[in-house]
Amino acid sequence: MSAMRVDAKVVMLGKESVGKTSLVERYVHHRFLVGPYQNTIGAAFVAKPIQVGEKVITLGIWDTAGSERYEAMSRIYYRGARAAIVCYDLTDSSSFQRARFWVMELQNCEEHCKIYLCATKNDLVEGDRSLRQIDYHDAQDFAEEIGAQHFETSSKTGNNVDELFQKVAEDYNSTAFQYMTAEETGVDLGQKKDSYFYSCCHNN
Ligand SMILES: Nc1nc2c(ncn2[C@@H]2O[C@H](COP(=O)(O)OP(=O)(O)OP(=O)(O)O)[C@@H](O)[C@H]2O)c(=O)[nH]1
Repeated sequence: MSAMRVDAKVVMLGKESVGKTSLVERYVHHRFLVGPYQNTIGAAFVAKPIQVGEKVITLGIWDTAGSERYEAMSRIYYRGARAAIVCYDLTDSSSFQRARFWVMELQNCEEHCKIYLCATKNDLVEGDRSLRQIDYHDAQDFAEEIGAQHFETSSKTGNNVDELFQKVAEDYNSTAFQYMTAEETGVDLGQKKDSYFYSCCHNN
């Protein structure tokens, strides 16, 4: 069985319930799942080919569990990552503190990992500005301080989600990092050449 080559490992990090899985669902499946929230257990993986100019870049996206219970496991998933999408929920100030924690971790442990600061649930604050707990300019200042791109997104409406992943792929393409193989990511994608493989572990 031939394995699909994964060009860049991308890891999703952030407090539980910030909306990491929803971002991946929106980007890969173009949908927003409604219904009871199911927390991720361990991590889920999806590979997604993206057109960048004349090239196709395949992102291998690891969606980690945000619960602090799985913190040690999340460290395994950011190892060797070329990009980290560090998420915080615009309606939850504690999630911004957690994002700062992950940024420090990455700065200390993964110096080649490019950081993207991603605000989630933008639709909620658009609907009711009083729900906003993180000022846009404060987050932007933090992003500039750490040299990160900053996106405000909504998985519900799709706002800025494609733009975020496109930017990750474009940045990867414009740098000279070594290609990683599927074997290096620990995942064999078999014959699924133009699609994705999504192994998701939810608690029910
Ligand atoms: N209104 C709104 N709700 C969202 C959005 N993104 C996620 N949610 C909701 O937030 C809850 C948590 O979303 P998840 O995507 O499961 O969060 P997660 O960060 O993957 O959570 P863990 O797996 O526990 O780490 C769910 O009820 C989602 O429906 C969004 O853009 N807008």
